[in-house]
Amino acid sequence: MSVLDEIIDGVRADLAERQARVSLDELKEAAAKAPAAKDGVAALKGDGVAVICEVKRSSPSKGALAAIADPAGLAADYEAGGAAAISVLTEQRRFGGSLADLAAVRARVDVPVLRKDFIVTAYQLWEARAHGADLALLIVAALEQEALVSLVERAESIGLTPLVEVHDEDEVARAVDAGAKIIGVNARDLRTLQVDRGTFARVAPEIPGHIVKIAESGVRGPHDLIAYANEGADAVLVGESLVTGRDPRSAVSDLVAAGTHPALRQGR
Ligand SMILES: O=C(O)c1ccccc1NCC(=O)[C@H](O)[C@H](O)COP(=O)(O)O
Repeated sequence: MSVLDEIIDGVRADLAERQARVSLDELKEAAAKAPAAKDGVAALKGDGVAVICEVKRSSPSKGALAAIADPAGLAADYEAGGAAAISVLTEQRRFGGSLADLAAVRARVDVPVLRKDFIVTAYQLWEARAHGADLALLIVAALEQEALVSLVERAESIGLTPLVEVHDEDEVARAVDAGAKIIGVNARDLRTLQVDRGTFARVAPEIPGHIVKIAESGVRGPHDLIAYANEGADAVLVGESLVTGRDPRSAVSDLVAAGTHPALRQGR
């Protein structure tokens, strides 16, 4: 069984437990009361390279990364450093996240918030909206095409912007067919968990120009952002280096400065 399959097995078990506690109608009521969703595409497509900063306690590849007692405080630091959006890992077993983290972050920041999880049912999209998310991750490798198309449509119909994650050219074709407006190329191979920063340069040219392109994983600092930008990234998604660093606010600010530097803009 692949790591992705193992993660999704756990996600389904936790989901069944939540579904037994909270009905879909209750979630829909909560979603109706949530603040209106912010435009994820507009937030990520600007002049410079947008920086999406992740709240990430642990990971299957590295184990424990950071305790993060105050996820909202961390998100506020990210926002103060210039983050264009905040990614909140809500998967509990492998990443130590929760929907409570998502709600806490939403209540603290103004920038759009992404629910980063292993979404396999519409129920999880309603959960995302009910807890204030503006964007939701859909991983092509985790979904049959029919399910992907249906989840993209459902996400948009309830105000969420889907961020469709791919790992290779075939998955780009599937994401485009499903109507993705934002595609994230994840450099982390979900079978080996190794990060290959060359993935974006290989895969991104297959993504049509009108679609927002995000380079996900493996950003250690401004030099990686600049490399991804020169390969056509509109945004980068950064987790580990921020949560393990000493000063997340200034680390984000350094990334944002690199992503908005006039020399970089001229080359794009
Ligand atoms: O991070 C992992 O080990 C991982 C393993 C399996 C599936 C997903 C995983 N991570 C989720 C992410 O996509 C990253 O958290 C995100 O791109 C940030 O990456 P990084 O900056 O390298 O922490």
